[in-house]
Amino acid sequence: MARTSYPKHEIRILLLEGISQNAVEQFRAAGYSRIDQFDKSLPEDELRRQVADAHFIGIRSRTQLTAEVLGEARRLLAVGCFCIGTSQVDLDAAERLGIPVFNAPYSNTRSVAELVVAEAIMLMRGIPRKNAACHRGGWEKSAAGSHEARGKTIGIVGYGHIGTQVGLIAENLGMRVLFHDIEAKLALGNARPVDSLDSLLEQSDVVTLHVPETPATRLMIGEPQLSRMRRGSHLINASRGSVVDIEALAAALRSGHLGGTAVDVFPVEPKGNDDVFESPLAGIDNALLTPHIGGSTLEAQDNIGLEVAAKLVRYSDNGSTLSAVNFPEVTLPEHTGSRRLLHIHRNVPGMMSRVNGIFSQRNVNIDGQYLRTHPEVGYVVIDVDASEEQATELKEELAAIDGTLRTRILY
Ligand SMILES: NC(=O)C1=CN([C@@H]2O[C@H](COP(=O)(O)OP(=O)(O)OC[C@H]3O[C@@H](n4cnc5c(N)ncnc54)[C@H](O)[C@@H]3O)[C@@H](O)[C@H]2O)C=CC1
Ligand SMILES: O=C(O)C(=O)COP(=O)(O)O
Repeated sequence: MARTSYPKHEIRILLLEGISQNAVEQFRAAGYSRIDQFDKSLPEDELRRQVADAHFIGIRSRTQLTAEVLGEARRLLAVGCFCIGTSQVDLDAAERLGIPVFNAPYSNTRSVAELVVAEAIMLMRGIPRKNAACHRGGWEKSAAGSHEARGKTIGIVGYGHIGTQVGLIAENLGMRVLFHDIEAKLALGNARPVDSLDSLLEQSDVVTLHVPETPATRLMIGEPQLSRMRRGSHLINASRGSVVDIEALAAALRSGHLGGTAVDVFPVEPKGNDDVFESPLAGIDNALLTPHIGGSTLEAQDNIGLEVAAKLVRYSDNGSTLSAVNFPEVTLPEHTGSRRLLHIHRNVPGMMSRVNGIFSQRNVNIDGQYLRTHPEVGYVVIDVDASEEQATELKEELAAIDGTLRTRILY
């Protein structure tokens, strides 16, 4: 097993929110044994305590890694979001601290898309309300308000990985597919772009949201947008709870303007399965509520576990930041036969001449050098022909350069 700057058994990996055992097995197979697991997200004070001596942390969508929490994680080398969304991490703060953040951009895409299309069918048949009535002894056998999906229009807001999958499956059911995105996107199948959100809302029988959480998507569906939707149409939100004004949605359902809704994500979600869920939508029969399980299939979770753990192991063992979401991406070959020095620094003028000056002064031969920069942060990896002792001294000299954020040696 390759040695890194720390003995692997001292590297502490903290996994929160019930991350798949596949991840644990992947870490163990790579020689990492100090793994602490929790099945829920932690209260902030406990989170601060736990991150203080963690080298890697794995989270899902619930754990908020704010600048303050990251600031206390002095040993943290990298963050793994074992999910798609990364808005729960202050990505800029992490970058400024020299901490790359990785995620699994596609592993649960299909799971979300399948759920959403199933919900679209359920909503168009009025199933949430009929189901609720049956549970109370009711019997609403009627075709009133029930429709086939075939020939109806689905409007997709955010035509990215999930949105395009939803569009393809919906089209196979015979639905007409419209989409709205802020970027120009290749329309798949017969899907058609619509130039404004309002126009999409006015034309759709079902609207489904697949945008990330950003300042621009915050409350993008409020009372004005809901009132533009067709009377009796349906809204699906499996994106983020912040995207929809949930009180306005509850009012639109109660007034009968909307036919139904399926909501998987909420402005406030319980930290774990033992906590109480409260929502203005609770008790509304035509609201199909799910506990943020769009990506919670065994297939998706197993794949995510493998994918994100592999990215963290690769960064730990090899230094590669390929596919980091917030960080200069460096792809690295194996470094057998040389010592590898990693230097993460503030991207200020003169940094590389100071870095390279250390090697020329000591007359150390550089076998390979890999540099990538972002406006604020630079990441340089230097493979050197040096003894372990020399490499340790070089690392100390690199660490002393003003503007250095993190240094590491891989033996
Ligand atoms: N319910 C669940 O369990 C899950 C929820 N998600 C959520 O779904 C979101 C989308 O996932 P992906 O499709 O993989 O992301 P993606 O990045 O592939 O697609 C997002 C699309 O939204 C577009 N977009 C961004 N801002 C927009 C705006 N203001 N108006 C219109 N379009 C806008 C982007 O240009 C992009 O095409 C994630 O960010 C995450 O929040 C993801 C996985 C599981
Ligand atoms: O992948 C995402 O962004 C999700 O929302 C899924 O989050 P989860 O891993 O189920 O907490």
